[in-house]
Amino acid sequence: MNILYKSTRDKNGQTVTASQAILQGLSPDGGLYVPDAIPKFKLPLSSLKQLSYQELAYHILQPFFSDFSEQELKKCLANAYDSTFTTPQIAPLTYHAGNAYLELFHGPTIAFKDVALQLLPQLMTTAARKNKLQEEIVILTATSGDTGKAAMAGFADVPNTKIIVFYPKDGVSPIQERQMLTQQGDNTFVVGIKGNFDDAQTKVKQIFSDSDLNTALKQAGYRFSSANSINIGRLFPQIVYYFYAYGQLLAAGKIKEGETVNFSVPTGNFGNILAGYFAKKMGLPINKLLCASNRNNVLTDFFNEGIYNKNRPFYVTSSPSMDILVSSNLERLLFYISGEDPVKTASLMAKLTSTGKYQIDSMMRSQLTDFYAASATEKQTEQEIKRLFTTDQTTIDPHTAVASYVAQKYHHEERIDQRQTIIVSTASPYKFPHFVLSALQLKYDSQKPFGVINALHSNTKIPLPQAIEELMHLPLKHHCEVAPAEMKNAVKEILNLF
Ligand SMILES: N[C@@H](CCOP(=O)(O)O)C(=O)O
Repeated sequence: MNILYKSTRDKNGQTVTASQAILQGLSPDGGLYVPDAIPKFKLPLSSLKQLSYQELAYHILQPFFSDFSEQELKKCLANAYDSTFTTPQIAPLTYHAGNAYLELFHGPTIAFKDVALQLLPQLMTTAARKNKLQEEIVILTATSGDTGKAAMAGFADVPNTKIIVFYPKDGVSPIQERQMLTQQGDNTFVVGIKGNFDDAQTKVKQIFSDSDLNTALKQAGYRFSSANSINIGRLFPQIVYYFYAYGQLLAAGKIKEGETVNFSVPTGNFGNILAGYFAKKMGLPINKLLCASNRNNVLTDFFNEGIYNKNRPFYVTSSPSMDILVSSNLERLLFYISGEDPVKTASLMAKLTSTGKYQIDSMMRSQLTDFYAASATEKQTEQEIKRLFTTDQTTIDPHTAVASYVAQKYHHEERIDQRQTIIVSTASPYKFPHFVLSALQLKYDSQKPFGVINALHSNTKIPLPQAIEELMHLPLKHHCEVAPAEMKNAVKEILNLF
């Protein structure tokens, strides 16, 4: 199977190879790349019990990245999924208070983004070689907390690359910020913006398609790419852990082969849950994908009312990776539920840009039955953290708590659904110690440096991850702050394009 990629907005049938789509990141017309066919998972489901994470990743990703040779892809996977993860399972499933939690935070930056961002640099450099790329790749990334650090950890000191990360100065947790500001590597650059994640992401997309800047970039020997989930090299590696979770349930005898399960996914930019949607389309027996939002519940309203409306207050919450009102990957879902119609997709996206909202028609709405959507308030998030701690001595982070709360809500409303619901656990509680301790009504000494970390450690007994230990020693290296309108100039300055 030779899969090619087209833009969600392109009606002329132009295609690129997987390696070209990875290098490009975003399609030049502003749309997102989608495969021209979705491959079926060819192995029997029972094989999921035996395959290692790397082996499974090969079987899932090979058809998507069909212009990579077997040797190239296997090498990328072996380099990505090695001892930088603290468990050889990469994505272990654990059981708490009657539910399964898919732990995706055992990578170097203790968030789920590591699973794809340890692989993306491998794919990107291989793609550059295959396409005989002359230019140096500049990765532009917008982050609301997790992607930025994970992307820098993946790309730090990777030859022929530079990475520039923009994050909302007042919109990430203090630990997330410190993780980014202490990032080592001569090719990493971090810029705080006086705005929110949507401002950062919108500007990054504009910079991608800025023709003057692209000309200057080319003359200086650079080209842009992306480490956000708009890039297929970021998105598709996330499909693997849905299959891997299913295999672990099978191996533990919790389900029978072919039995359907639900996944509850903390959702912001819609990449993680979209990977679950692809897994379902590939044949994984998924009943519902639970789209779990925080107070920024634009997606909850979209799924329940068929109207996407970003004209609403933007809240900074305890789960900053989900503080997003423009969810990029929803465009890919619109493409599929419109019957792969690029004209309809482009017109909805144009409406979003011009008015901040759009409404889908009844035909498209009828295609949303794969999803259930709900949101958690800050209070409900706190209570869920407390519930797990009290009933199961387990400490979860606020993003996981939102997904866990939504799973409870779903089963309360749909009592008839006795299926297993796997809660996608996206970050370590050490990234959000202030909120977790306050949810548990535990005190810490704010006068002591890292008193909050030590208090979380002594109260929960969770071993200190290396990612946190190193924060206590590394100096702050990045100090740049700009207004969103200055982001283009910041890029020019970093790349010496003036
Ligand atoms: N949740 C994100 C926002 C960017 O999402 P991505 O999946 O497109 O990288 C973050 O942590 O930065």
